[in-house]
Amino acid sequence: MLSNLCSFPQNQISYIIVIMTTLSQTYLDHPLIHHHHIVPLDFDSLRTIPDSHDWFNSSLETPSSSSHHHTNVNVSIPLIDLTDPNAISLIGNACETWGVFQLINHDVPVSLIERAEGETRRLFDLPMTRKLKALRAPGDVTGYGLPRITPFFSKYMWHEGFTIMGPSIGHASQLWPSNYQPFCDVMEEYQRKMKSLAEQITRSIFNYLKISDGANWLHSAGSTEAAACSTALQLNCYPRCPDPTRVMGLAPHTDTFLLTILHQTRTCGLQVFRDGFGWVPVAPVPGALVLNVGDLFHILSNGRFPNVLHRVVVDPTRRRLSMAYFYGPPPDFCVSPLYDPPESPCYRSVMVKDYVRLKAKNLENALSMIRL
Ligand SMILES: C=C1C[C@]23C[C@@]1(O)CC[C@H]2[C@@]12CCC[C@@](C)(C(=O)O1)[C@H]2[C@@H]3C(=O)O
Ligand SMILES: O=C(O)CCC(=O)C(=O)O
Ligand SMILES: [Fe+2]
Repeated sequence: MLSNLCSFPQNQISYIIVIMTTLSQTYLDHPLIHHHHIVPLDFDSLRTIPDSHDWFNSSLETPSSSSHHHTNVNVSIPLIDLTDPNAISLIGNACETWGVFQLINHDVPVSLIERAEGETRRLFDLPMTRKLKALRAPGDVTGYGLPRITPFFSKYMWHEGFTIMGPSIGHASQLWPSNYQPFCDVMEEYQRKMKSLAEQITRSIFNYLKISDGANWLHSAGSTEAAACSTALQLNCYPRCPDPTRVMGLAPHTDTFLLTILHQTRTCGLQVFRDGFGWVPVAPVPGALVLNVGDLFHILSNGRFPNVLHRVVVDPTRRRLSMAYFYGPPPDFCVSPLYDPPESPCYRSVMVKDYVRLKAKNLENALSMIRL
């Protein structure tokens, strides 16, 4: 290879162009979603559940059906104080047992979280005609609409969302032609803070796993040369529902990337599944952020960390909001399971962008497709 390069004529200037894929491109390359899988209902005007959203009369599991999947209110997920001297091992243990924990004293200012929540509220409060101006285009990733997993289910979810990847000005200026700046500013600042928290937690987990290399994107984090990490911010809204037992706020799923950092409002709704425990509610704790393991950390930890299955149930009287920040390595990074012999790898190595595409097409079957 070196000799090939050296054989270029001396009088020609040659460039080696490394084209790095962005996360948006990764999704754009593989459009799968159709228009009717994107447009949410105008939920506030509804007094009954339309058949399209009624999970009760389907073969699908609803929050109230199936006794072996009952909601278990007798246990709770770990609550960790980031200033605790044992924080690293507490985080590592929580990742190994639950794949999810709540974090307090995380250094993200409450005032910033409240401002971001305020702007999220301002967005979902808009009339439907206005929100539709920022509708995600079929095959696109950002903007207003139903969750990406919608096409995998025969019923629709009781949900509206807004996805941000990078600058949000394009869609925000459609929503508020003359008053979009406060939204853009706070979402940018929120994503900056989330990114540094995600990096800090990822480093702690790597320390726990005794990984010193294999994550060069983290070592160069913050430098101008660093390849862009895969990040996204998803604003979720679960309108109140006349009959919550018949609907699903967000269907059971695992998150794709390394880590998700979630802020939820004071209304209950998020539940995580753990073998032997069933569905466990994640009770809102003021000021706490919920962190969960995604598929890529499950692969990287060679299956040691469960990629926690979770879902959202809705409330009869109160709308619930949440803001989920997804964090992963750059799309061109190759994720390989880390293990000590005599252990052997459970998954084959996979590029982030290839796994994202596999997941976009196959949802929960994606992992089994790379299993060894
Ligand atoms: C970066 C992303 C993660 C996400 C897909 C997305 O492109 C943007 C939205 C995210 C979200 C939020 C709701 C649940 C979820 C499974 C979905 O359908 O869209 C996640 C996706 C994910 O983790 O794969
Ligand atoms: O709203 C929640 O609590 C969970 C949201 C979620 O799971 C997601 O956005 O991936
Ligand atoms: Fe999720």
